Order: sequence, then structure tokens, then C-alpha cells
Amino acid sequence: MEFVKNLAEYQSERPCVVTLGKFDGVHRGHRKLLKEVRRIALENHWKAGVFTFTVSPQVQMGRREAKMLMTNEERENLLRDLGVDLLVECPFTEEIRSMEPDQFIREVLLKRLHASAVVAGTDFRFGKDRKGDADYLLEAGKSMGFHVSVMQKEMDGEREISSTYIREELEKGHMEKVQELMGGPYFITGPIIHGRHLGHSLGFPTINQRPAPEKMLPPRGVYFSRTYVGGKVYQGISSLGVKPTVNSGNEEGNETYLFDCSLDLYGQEAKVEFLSFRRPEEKFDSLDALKNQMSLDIESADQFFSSSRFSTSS
Ligand SMILES: Cc1cc2nc3c(=O)[nH]c(=O)nc-3n(C[C@H](O)[C@H](O)[C@H](O)COP(=O)(O)O)c2cc1C
Ligand SMILES: Nc1ncnc2c1ncn2[C@@H]1O[C@H](COP(=O)(O)OP(=O)(O)O)[C@@H](O)[C@H]1O
Repeated sequence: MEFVKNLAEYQSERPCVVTLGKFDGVHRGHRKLLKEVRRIALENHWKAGVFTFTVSPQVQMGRREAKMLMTNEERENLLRDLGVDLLVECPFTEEIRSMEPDQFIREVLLKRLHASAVVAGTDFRFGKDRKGDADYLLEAGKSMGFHVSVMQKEMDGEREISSTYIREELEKGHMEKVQELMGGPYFITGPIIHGRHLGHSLGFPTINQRPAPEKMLPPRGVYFSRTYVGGKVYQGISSLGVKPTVNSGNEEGNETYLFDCSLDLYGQEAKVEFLSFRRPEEKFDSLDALKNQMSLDIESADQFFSSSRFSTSS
């Protein structure tokens, strides 16, 4: 995948079909657009392109809390996995913000990206003051000679699938619902760091990670999880929070006890998927009480994995 950050110095040699947006969460609605992009790209031997911004425009303009469903890097990796050939990640600068729709089409889509086709949702907006919309794009496509596909929003019953909807479910810890809406489990990524080395003495060593500050997290608590590390996948159980039993600080981290693993994993990158919420984080009176509860948690995880559709995936 080509990854372009500086649009001013880029000009695509080959034609591309491009979809535009924030793509936070790369959810089922986004995936529908990406599928259409891939279809058109394959049919015409064009590049499958995505044009996005480095941070959410709303966040940068202070309209929404600055937490993302995916970091820019996680989004990049997922788009690569989904078959995108060209990713343009553009800082949301004054120059881009103030472009008239017509100028954006000519300067960005046609000149820089060599767009022969554009795929957008029905509510797509672009250009200065969000003046450009799907109809504008269709008209421009006719007069300037590029194809435009306008896609209906992907629905969950009566409600449109959106990053906002997913954020609402994530805040409630409804991980199964989040997974259904996203088209894959909610996850965090990051290197494995050192903790206080209490895990081994408790009998449950855990890999520790510190999620990116901009990453939105589900409620503090214990989750049945699946972890990808060192080319392997493990079932396990994660504890997301501040560890009030052993810590007085407020720094949020994630700890995962991996089933059937006894490797030294420090320094490696891990991806942890939160599959299902088990219970909220608690402050115990003693390490023994914590240890007893951890044993019960692990028993319930065994049941979860043997009785659920996750049983065969490790
Ligand atoms: C399944 C599981 C459940 C946990 N539940 C809690 C909890 O409710 N409260 C808490 O303070 N810590 C909880 N922890 C975190 C432990 O305190 C932590 O793993 C242990 O202290 C080891 O810390 P270390 O990695 O810094 O050595 C849990 C950990 C696991 C693996
Ligand atoms: N089953 C396992 N699950 C998680 N980590 C394991 C496991 N077996 C060995 N480890 C290793 O042990 C380390 C965690 O040990 P622990 O005593 O909890 O120390 P820390 O406080 O640094 O997490 C992990 O980083 C990993 O390298």
C-alpha cells in the first residue's frame, strides 16, 4: 500500500478509484464503501484509494471529545488488510478547509489522485463550509468525466451504523454489539511493557500495555479477550483499568493473562481484542482476595471460550 502524507508533493501515475472520509473505526458502513472501491478498482485495473485526515476534523475544531475508535496507525493497518492500494492521510489544514468544492475536486481528486471514480455515502460532505455533497459530486462527475457511486448507509435495524453509535455501545461495554457494528472485535494495540512483576507471584503473569491517549476505551473492568502476539493467537482474559488493589495512581492500562503461554514477551507488539465484558474493576482488601477473584474470572473465561463461537478460533 502506498501511504501519502504530503499531498502537495504527490501525483498518482495510475488512475484510482477513491473514497473519502474519516473512517474512524473502519466499521461496516465504511467497509461497504471499501468493497465498492475494490470492485471498481479490480474491474478497471485502477488503484483502490482512500483519502482521509490525520485526525478527525471535528476533534481538531474542538467539537467533540478527542477520543478515537482507532489510532491513525491502527486505521492504516486495517485499511491495508482490507486491500487498499493508496492511502492519503492529509493534515486538516486551513488550506484544505478553505477549498471550494470545485477547487477540491480539481486540485485534490483530479490533479493529485488522478481519480477516475469516486465512492461516497449519501450524506457525504466536502469543501469549504461543507458545501459540496453527493449531488454536487454526481454533477461534477458528469461534466468533468469521472464516475461517481453514491452508496446507501449500512443499517442496523432502523439505525444507521456510525462511529457515534459505536461509541455509545462501547461506553456501555456492549462488546458483542460493538463487534457486530464494526464488522470485527474492538481492539487495542501497543508494545508489551514492564509492570510491577506481581503477576508471576500471584500465579497469573500478565502482559501489560498502555493504550494510546487518543484511543477510546470501554469501561474499566475484566474482559474475555483474544491476543495476537509473536505471530500467534491466544485466548485469555484482560483487565482494563488502574489496578486499585495494588496501585494508588490513576494511569489506565491493560493487563492480559494469556492461556497456554509461558513465553517472555516484553517489548513485542500485541493486539488485544475485547470480546465480552465480564465484570467491573474492583478494589480488593488483600492480594489473596484479588487472586481468588482472578481464579474465578479465569474459570468463567474457560466456559466462555468453550461454549461460544470463539471456541475454535485459537
Ligand atoms: C483476570 C484479571 C482480573 C483482574 N481484576 C482486577 C481487579 O478487579 N482489581 C484490581 O485492582 N486489579 C485487577 N487485576 C490486575 C491485577 O492487580 C494485576 O494483574 C496484578 O497486580 C499484576 O500486576 P503487574 O502486571 O503490575 O505485576 C486483574 C488482573 C487479571 C488478569
Ligand atoms: N501466560 C502468560 N500470560 C501473560 N504473560 C506471560 C505469560 N507467561 C509468561 N508471560 C510473561 O510474563 C510477563 C508478565 O509477568 P508479570 O509478573 O505479570 O510482570 P509484569 O508486572 O511486568 O507484567 C509478560 O510480559 C510475559 O513476558
